[in-house]
Amino acid sequence: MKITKLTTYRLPPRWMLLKIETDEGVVGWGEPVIEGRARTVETAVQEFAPFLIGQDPARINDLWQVMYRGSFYRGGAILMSAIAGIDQALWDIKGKLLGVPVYELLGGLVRDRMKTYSWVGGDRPADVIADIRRLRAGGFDTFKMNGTEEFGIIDSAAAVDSAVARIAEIRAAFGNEIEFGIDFHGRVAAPMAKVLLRALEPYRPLFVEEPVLAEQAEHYPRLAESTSIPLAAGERMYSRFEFKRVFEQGGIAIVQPDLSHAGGITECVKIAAMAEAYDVALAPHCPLGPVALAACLAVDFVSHNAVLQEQSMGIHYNKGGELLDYVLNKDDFHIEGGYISPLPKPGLGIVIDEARVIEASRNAPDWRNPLWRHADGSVAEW
Ligand SMILES: O=C(O)[C@H](O)[C@@H](O)[C@@H](O)[C@H](O)CO
Ligand SMILES: [Mg+2]
Repeated sequence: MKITKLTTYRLPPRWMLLKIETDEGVVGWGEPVIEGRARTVETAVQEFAPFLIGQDPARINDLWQVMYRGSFYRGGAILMSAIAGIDQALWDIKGKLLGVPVYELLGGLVRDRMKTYSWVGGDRPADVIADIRRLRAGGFDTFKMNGTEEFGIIDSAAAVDSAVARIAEIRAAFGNEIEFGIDFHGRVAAPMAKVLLRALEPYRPLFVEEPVLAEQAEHYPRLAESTSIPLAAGERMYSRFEFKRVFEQGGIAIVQPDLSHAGGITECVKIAAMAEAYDVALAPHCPLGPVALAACLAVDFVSHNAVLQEQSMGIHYNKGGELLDYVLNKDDFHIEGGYISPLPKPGLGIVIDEARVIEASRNAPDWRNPLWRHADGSVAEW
């Protein structure tokens, strides 16, 4: 079998799908995208096309190594997202060819269902209580929200109190009938992370995510020493070679590789196994579309240490497009009591509504994340 064509479709709300065709008619789908840089990743995918066309899609490991090691300059958000989407599509082809779901190719299920969580509160998490109430009625009991808005390198007691008051309100409203992660989103600098973690301690969040920016990873061990709150990170780390330093230094209790940013299934299965060796939990990051989620689930269902799966249904980014808009097998993504079952169909388990994809790709937005500034006019981390 040979790869014959790569076609990319940039889509609302801020996604991109990749279709890989073969000379035997088997088609694979991937989701190579960095939120806010879809066109850049699209160019990176197209730069791989001349090499990939004519190759045997079954040789996923070799194709991965060539795409990674064949470029002198390697790694990083753009290239690893391009490789991720191509890798997802190759696994989709292999599973479809053999008539089995990808998780069967990876050794079979380690669990019967996977726990998911739902975002609440949006960019400026004001009233999350109503969101939580609505989603609890739908069966969710685990949530994630942003911890702050703009936050200074050194900020005021009032800013800390405002962030903590919202969390106190949630615990007061729901007690320990729900769990929630708090995403610092890299908005909090190292000096204030310790202050905020200590102030949040009494409310026992399930985890705090990106307590500092990924480029400040050396602070993780010290921050972990200062709190009992499990720290999570990984959405802005793009390969085993970045995660290994975090495993070695310690401090992170939950790693959150993104299946569309960290080299795809081939790479994230290895990251998951490394995490397990360090007794670190896996909770793949996925604020994206259905192919990314299906790829996450393929890894979740073969990883003993997978504990939580992010999914983007109703997330504040999904303006103009929702998680299941582009799939025909919507029921396979059914979430019951906050759990999702293994996708039963061959490959990644998705049936793409190609007509809908082609139609929607005609006016894809160039989504950009907001640019935030502090009161003094300096750039604030979003
Ligand atoms: O945890 C999450 O989902 C992420 O922090 C998410 O908010 C960002 O990755 C966003 O998608 C970037 O544009
Ligand atoms: Mg996050």
